[in-house]
Amino acid sequence: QTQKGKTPPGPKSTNLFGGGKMYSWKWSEELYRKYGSIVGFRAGGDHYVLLSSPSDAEELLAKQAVHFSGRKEVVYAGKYRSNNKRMLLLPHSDELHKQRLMFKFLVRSTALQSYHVREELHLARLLENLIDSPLKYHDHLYYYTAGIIMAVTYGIDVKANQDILDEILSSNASFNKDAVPGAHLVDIMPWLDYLPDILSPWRKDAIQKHQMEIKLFGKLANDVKIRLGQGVDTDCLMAHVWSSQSKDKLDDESIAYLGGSAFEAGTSVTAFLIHTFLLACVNYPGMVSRAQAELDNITPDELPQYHQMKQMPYLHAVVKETLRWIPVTPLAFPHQSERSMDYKGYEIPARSLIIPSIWNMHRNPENFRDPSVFDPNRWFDPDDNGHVKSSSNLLAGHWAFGFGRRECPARYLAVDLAWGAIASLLWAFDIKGVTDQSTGKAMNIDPDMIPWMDGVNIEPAPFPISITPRSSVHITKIKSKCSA
Ligand code: HEM
Repeated sequence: QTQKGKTPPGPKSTNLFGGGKMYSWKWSEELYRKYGSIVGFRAGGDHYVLLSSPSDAEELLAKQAVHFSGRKEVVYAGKYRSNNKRMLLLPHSDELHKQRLMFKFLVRSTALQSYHVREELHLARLLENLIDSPLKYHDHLYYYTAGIIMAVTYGIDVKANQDILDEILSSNASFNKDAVPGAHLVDIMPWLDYLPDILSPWRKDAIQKHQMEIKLFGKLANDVKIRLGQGVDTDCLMAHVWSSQSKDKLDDESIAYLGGSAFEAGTSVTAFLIHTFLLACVNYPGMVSRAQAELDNITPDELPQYHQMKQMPYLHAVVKETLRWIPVTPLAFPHQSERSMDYKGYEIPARSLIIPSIWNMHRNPENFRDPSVFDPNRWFDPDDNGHVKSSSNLLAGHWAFGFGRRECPARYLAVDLAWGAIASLLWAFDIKGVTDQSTGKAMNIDPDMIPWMDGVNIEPAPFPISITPRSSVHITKIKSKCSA
């Protein structure tokens, strides 16, 4: 029985995400330990509910998605920086529905198949770059994910568009920070938006960012429209969106932001995931050698290909464990409730912001034994032929892609990209910690001891790592694939 006004237990007020004094995911873990799996608190005038149990998140955000799929209207990042067009920040609305529908094109199974050839070329380039300059591994990861997303979104090659890439990446990085709930004072005190421009330098700043990105996203989208008009065959998301514009009634600015959303939501987070995988390699050499043995058995002489995915159940388990171990979007993105609701004896007021802590779900020993250990064996479960079970899919059993109607619309593409990168890196390189001169052993890098870049998505700061080709035969194969 709900007592009117009995909100979930929690601190009286809190600094959202630890107010920058601690990592956001550690903050969510602390709240869970103190108050349990449903925590309520107020911050900056809003009610928040932090959910740490998958069943509560599924019940509210997925089964009752009709009431829990909104986003808070944000002034800085939403109204001014995005002119209310960016999918991540859109309220539960017709515009959201139309934009998400378009994303379906990006991830329908025939499209995913058609990307494989492009992905394999970009992967070979990633490997070549790592052979040539392994110390710049971080740049190479971005170049790989940006290259492939640029190809599937706009149908262009990153090699010829380096300047655009730099612009998009810097816009990405600043949006990742601007989008963190509460990042700007005006979103905690909305009345600040009534002040005139002279007293609101932040407004000019946000509008300037909007102008820069609409110029950039608009040009990229328009170039595809021009190519379409010239009859050039362009198989990419934007071509599809333009072709169905009259039917789906998305205006030009929405279309520009749709492409921008694919680019920004996809590039960094996928690079972050691969970066986290490299961190696992440094700490778990046994995992690296076991996966390599499996790869060598199936494809000793050629780069792994997507059609071999089912033949390598251990590799499959490595990809799933990468998604679970340190979730790159540890707190997903808050869903706003559209009406008040009684749940498990608590009142969740209308317009509450619900944060599903994927971190807490993935790190709870009740869900995963020894959760801080990177252990693919927890997923390793081949069928009688030693293949991946047809029921086992890379998206099942964890919550890395969020919930309900706001679940990542590109998750099928994302796991494809993750599999391709992880399989190719393991096939091509010995990946381990650098040798500690005093002990002669490879150094471990404790994820709890290194700095992380915090934001909506997270990644470790670059760390010392040794990435060396497994043999000259591997080098030759990679180079020939790149020049083919
Ligand atoms: C490893 C890769 C990825 C992970 C772990 C990931 C995870 C997530 C998560 C947790 C959310 C928020 C879900 C929620 O609110 O409940 C999200 C949203 C989103 N993701 Fe991904 N994502 C990945 C890759 C991608 C890629 C490759 C793209 C695009 C090509 C993409 C596009 C988006 C978009 C547009 C949204 C906003 C959806 C909305 O607000 O309705 N993501 N993603």
